[in-house]
Amino acid sequence: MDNGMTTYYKTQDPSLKSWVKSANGPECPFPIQNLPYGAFSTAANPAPRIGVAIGDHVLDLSVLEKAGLLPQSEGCFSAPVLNGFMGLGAAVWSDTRATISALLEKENSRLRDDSALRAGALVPLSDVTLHMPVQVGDFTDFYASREHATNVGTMFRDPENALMPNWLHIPIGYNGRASTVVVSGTDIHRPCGQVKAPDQAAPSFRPSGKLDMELEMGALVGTGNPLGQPVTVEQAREMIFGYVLLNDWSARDIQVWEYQPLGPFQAKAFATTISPWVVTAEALEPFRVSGPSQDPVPLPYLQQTAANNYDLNLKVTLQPAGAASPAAICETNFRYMYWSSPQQLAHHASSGCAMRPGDLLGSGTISGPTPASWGSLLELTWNGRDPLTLPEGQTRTFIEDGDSLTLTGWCQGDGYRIGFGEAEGTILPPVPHPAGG
Ligand SMILES: O=C(O)/C=C/C(=O)CC(=O)CC(=O)O
Ligand SMILES: [Ca+2]
Ligand SMILES: [Mg+2]
Repeated sequence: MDNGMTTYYKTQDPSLKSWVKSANGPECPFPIQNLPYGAFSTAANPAPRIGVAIGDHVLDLSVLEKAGLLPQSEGCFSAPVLNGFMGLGAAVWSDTRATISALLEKENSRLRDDSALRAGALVPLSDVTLHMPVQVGDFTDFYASREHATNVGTMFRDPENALMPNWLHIPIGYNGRASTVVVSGTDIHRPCGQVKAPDQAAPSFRPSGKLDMELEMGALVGTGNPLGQPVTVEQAREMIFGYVLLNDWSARDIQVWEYQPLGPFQAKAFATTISPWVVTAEALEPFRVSGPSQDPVPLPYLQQTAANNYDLNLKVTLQPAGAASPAAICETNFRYMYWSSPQQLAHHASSGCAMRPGDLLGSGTISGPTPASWGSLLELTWNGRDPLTLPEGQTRTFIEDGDSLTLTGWCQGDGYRIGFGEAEGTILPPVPHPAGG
């Protein structure tokens, strides 16, 4: 196998083309430079297994593994989730990516001209069901966009002191619920919970009237750290296997009543939607950029010596039930985050907390400098004060039953795109509580 540097540059080369012709268009989300991993099944073979997206197909890596073409992966691609492969470590990730890239490269005849193997290994995307790509071990959600934290602090607390005094010193986070992380396409019931408006004398239990989305990225931990052993920011970057789109559904009326003093609880525990394709950190290497300058300078354990943000375009659409088309409600970029994902991971491990393959770190809501780049309806409608009017005439303050929300994202390369696919969820009416209202 090539050494690390050669492997790295070869799989990123903008001029690479695949014999899978649909992968070669300038706006195809899944060109040969991307090769995102996902878990999929088909009607003919309903057992979930691992593949990579290439053009409008999925390459079934379990088939290639059984044919002896992926000697590095130790059988992990026949598993229903990526955790095993992620645990093999960065050298194996890189070698495997180089092998898959070579097998799909235009001039490589090994798979291209083996019609029997190709027929078994290349499945149209339209024929597959996509599943959760990883078994999420622990889910942590951060609060790392300065614009988002300023907006929420202004609305929920004190406009004069919108950022809490700790915010510029420490990546704020809370431990979330891995059990409610779901894959794109999973319908979500509107949650019920305890709410109390300031003018109400007592709380009541009822369906959330302020159901919101949060546009985030999710970083998936690939290799962990042993209990008691912290890591540097740069080590943390190398522990991250890849990224997914993430919608941290949030019930704002439940949140404002319950969150003090321990932070969000049931308001964010009912569902978190992720995209099914894990775009590897290696595919994102050409898009690394520096984030905003950090003043005050963080403590040494949080200092970064490299660019750890990504130039990654993000968009959210909302489609009401019965609407002809989705309406864009937010456009932003992952590069705006104040605290980078490697800094968040280094902070998470700083106490000695062990991180494991399959742990998921929500970046925090990604809000940029302009109102159109704010990543939640709470901000876009200023807590319902300024309703949005959609192109087909509907108005929205928060999400209504039947609304479908879709997150998309891509990095723009030289003649190609690294796409993330989508993270979609549709809101269904609440499930009645067995104890009654
Ligand atoms: O400021 C607060 O009280 C809470 C803000 C959030 O909504 C928390 C959150 O999920 C963090 C984020 O996504 O940035
Ligand atoms: Ca969040
Ligand atoms: Mg959530």
